[in-house]
Amino acid sequence: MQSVIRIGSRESKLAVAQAEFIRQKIERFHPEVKTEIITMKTTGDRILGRSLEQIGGKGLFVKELDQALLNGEIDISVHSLKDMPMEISEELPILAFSEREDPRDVLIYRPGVSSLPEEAVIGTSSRRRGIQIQKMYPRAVCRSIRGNVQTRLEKLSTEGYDGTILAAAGLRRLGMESVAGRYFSVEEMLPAAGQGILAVQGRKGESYAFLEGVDDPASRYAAAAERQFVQALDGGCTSPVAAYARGSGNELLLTGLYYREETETYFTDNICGNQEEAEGLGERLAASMKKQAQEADKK
Ligand SMILES: NCc1[nH]cc(CCC(=O)O)c1CC(=O)O
Repeated sequence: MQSVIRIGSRESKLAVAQAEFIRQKIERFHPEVKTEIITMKTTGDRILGRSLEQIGGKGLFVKELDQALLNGEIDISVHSLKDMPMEISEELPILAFSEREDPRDVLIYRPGVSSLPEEAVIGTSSRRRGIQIQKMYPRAVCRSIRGNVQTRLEKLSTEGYDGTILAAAGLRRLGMESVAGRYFSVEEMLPAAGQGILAVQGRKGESYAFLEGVDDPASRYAAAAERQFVQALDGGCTSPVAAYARGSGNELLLTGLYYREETETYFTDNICGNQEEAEGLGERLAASMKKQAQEADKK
């Protein structure tokens, strides 16, 4: 490993703030370690005109950083866990999960207003957010909006949306909580798997002693349960899913949401168990919800 640890990040302000957060953690636990942040543009950042599903999904935000890790141009990379594909190359394991920032989603109103009109136009490209907002605001319509947090907030005023939905974690990391209009509870809007958690990725088989102290076991368990749930439902692709796990002592409570395209309905359910069996909880909740959905289809 180099004498200066090179931390790879996307170029957006949020990505850099996230990398900075990890860098400070490393330096707090290992004051002797020197770090620098190296930013790069990813395909996902370049192509804004089309939906992520059209251009190939989540992997587009990590591909360039994966390559830089494999080439040895950087030593670790930092990502929002929720942007990471479900299948991760064995060569580039996640070495640490940060403590979780606020997992909730937030509604942001068009500047100057503090509520939504009856037939509000909501800027969101996330079907997970779209189907859940419909429950609270049945007459609202969702229109796609893309770009980083700053771009989306600008588009809110210039492109005629009444509101948009962002992750509280991102706003907080950018020091922009003041734009928040309404915080949805996790029950009102179940977050995306991994929302609020940062993942530190590195190369297999290398020593990463400087990451000691960075990993948060509670996040690791929650991430395992949430991501296994999503993976078991194959929701990494296009069908909306959401998952949120919270710990209490050694127990983990996992809530999942699963959308059924056939009937245009969604299901939510919970499972509770020992944190050590986090992945099993994700697997079991997914199986039981699939079954419930199939039974509902028959009716
Ligand atoms: N898809 C973009 C993205 N990826 C991670 C976050 C926020 C930070 C997080 O969830 O950890 C955001 C912005 C948003 O959804 O508002």
